[in-house]
Amino acid sequence: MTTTQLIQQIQTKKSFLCIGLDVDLEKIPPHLLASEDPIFEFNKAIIDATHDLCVSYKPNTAFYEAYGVKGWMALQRTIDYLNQNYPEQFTIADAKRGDIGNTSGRYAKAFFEDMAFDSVTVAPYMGKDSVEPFLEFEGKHTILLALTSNEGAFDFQTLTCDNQELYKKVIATSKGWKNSQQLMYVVGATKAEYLAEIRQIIPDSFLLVPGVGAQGGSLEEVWHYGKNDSVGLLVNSSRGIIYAASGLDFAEKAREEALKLQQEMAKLLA
Ligand SMILES: O=c1ccn([C@@H]2O[C@H](COP(=O)(O)O)[C@@H](O)[C@H]2O)c(=O)[nH]1
Repeated sequence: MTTTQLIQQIQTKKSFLCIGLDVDLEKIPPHLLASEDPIFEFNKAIIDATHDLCVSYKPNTAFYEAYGVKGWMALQRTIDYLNQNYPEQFTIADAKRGDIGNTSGRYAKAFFEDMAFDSVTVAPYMGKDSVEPFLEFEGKHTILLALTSNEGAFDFQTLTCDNQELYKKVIATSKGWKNSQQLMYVVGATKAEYLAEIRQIIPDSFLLVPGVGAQGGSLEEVWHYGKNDSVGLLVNSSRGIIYAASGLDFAEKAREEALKLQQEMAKLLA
């Protein structure tokens, strides 16, 4: 999916919501555990109930890898289901990969070609040659971790390096990489006030902003500091939506939570 198509979806749906599909078998409704593939059945119900309220879905691969082969198969079924039934959704494999070049190339092939995700999250720590193999895939997006939502972000990301904070150096340097127009960046909603300075470095790039909902980030602040002329934001909530209830009405309740965020977004977009 191109960013132009993503922007059109945001305008049509009046939403820049990304729903995180972080499936934990200990948290999903117990009645689903009797099915052959509870992870997929849970995702399918959540997707069917919320697809008109969001523009993106983000399975975090850790929640699938945790269940071995069965988890990977559920992830494959989930991305296939999205691509077949809701191709207008921007799909994100939140895998936080990155390795020496030839290995990164294999990760990119796995997520872009084999699983056909639109994008994958990548850690920048190993530098240019670890990220450029992802950027070689035309029409796909690489979402670079810039300033993350967790407390540990202050351990390294905000340290000064060459007279600027490391996360700013990562963002500024990455602009010089081949096919950098295919980059997006992760910035945590819990650090919304940092978005103003980040926007000075990358005024036009899309930002994936996790941390609204369970982590307490403010949607209004993210909007205030982070929006650009074409919105430029994908705001993610996972637990706050998908675990709204654990009874037979779980998907309905998830929809109610997604609707609350979408309605707030529609007001901001008006
Ligand atoms: O800085 C980051 C980067 C990634 N994440 C991921 O986003 C979701 C957030 O889930 P919630 O349940 O809405 O807190 C999850 O998959 C994280 O691994 C992040 O939170 N912060």
